[in-house]
Amino acid sequence: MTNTDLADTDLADTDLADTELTDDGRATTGRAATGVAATGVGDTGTGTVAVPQTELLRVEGLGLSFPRPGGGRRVRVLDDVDLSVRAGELVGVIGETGSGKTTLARAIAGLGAPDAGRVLLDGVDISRLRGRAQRDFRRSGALQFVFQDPLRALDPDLTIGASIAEGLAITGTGTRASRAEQVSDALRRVGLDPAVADRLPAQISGGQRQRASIARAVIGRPRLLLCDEPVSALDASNRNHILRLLDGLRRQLEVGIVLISHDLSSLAGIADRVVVLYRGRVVEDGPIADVFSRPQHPYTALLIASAPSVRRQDRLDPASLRPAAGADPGADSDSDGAARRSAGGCVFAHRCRFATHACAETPPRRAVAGRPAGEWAAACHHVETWRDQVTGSTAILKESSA
Ligand SMILES: Nc1ncnc2c1ncn2[C@@H]1O[C@H](COP(=O)(O)OP(=O)(O)OP(=O)(O)O)[C@@H](O)[C@H]1O
Repeated sequence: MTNTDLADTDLADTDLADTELTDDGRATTGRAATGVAATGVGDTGTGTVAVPQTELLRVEGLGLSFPRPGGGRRVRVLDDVDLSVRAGELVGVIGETGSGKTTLARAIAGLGAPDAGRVLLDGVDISRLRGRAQRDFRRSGALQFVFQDPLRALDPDLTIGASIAEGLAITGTGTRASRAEQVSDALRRVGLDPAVADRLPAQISGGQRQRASIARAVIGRPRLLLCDEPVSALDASNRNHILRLLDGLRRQLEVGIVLISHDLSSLAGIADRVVVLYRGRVVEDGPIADVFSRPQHPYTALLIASAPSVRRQDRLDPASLRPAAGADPGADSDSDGAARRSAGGCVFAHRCRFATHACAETPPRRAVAGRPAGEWAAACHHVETWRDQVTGSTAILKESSA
């Protein structure tokens, strides 16, 4: 199943973001290049960054809302979101449709004005850049997008080589010959033959197009890659290749990667940490191996239980995590989810089997869930006790019978 199956109806299924992203995605390439050494795609996993240490991105208390069509109270889409990414680290962002993943990536990139919070890249608050400073930052190419559809980054009428070199050309980096050399290097780095530079996007396969869009994103040596469902349109084989490519690039280039994905199992293979969004709030974040093997928030548990492809010893039965038939957790019994959220209770209370009055009334604080301290936390009042209520042999599905 996909996460869409879990979607809340009041916040799901609208994608109003494409046009602006396409334009900005194209405009933000072109950081002054320092050259991209060709080592080939086969080098994945042999990188230079064993343990990512330097904090690269810090998102603090990010809030963002959209006007409601026809007026009235704004729709809050991100609420008090914290996130951090170190150089060379790959952080997955998961959550069902409409949970705010794309909005978060856009807000990090400065597309869409946050109501609250800040976004620090290398210590600089990029959410407050305006005018020339903002333009210079975008032209620097320090932050790049990789989209689900590579044609959002590759102009169908330009050769692959011209698209990849576009940012360098805009900033006047190097000579035509040196730019062509950099394009060849970037293509080799993503596992493509440099001869692909002369083709149009329509003349290569979907997997090759996605590689080319990644070459375009990394040619200027960005600090941060924001990858929004980069493999969900690809077949299984290409999906694995692209994921391994991203994994290799973050090690070789020390680029931080935020990877939005519906496919939990592919994240499990490469991400260091994962951030779980529910209705625009971070409900859990931590090392992906820990979170996936013993989720601390009931929502994370439901998400993982509903994704049989995530391998683990014992899998909870999704039914054991949903409210019992006829039960009314009572936290969100009015139909207006936004009102309930602004009232301050837990955003997940109305769908949570373990919700109590406290969940309906009081926002849960981020509770430390495990080691290392501060690295793994869940926003749940019952983080230490809800699992005890998942009882009975039917609650645990052995992998063999799943
Ligand atoms: N420009 C906009 N104006 C109004 N509402 C918007 C806008 N962009 C997004 N939204 C709403 O914000 C919410 C979050 O959308 P977003 O695309 O960030 O979710 P998502 O988690 O990325 O979903 P998906 O997995 O389907 O891509 C949705 O309810 C969406 O309808």
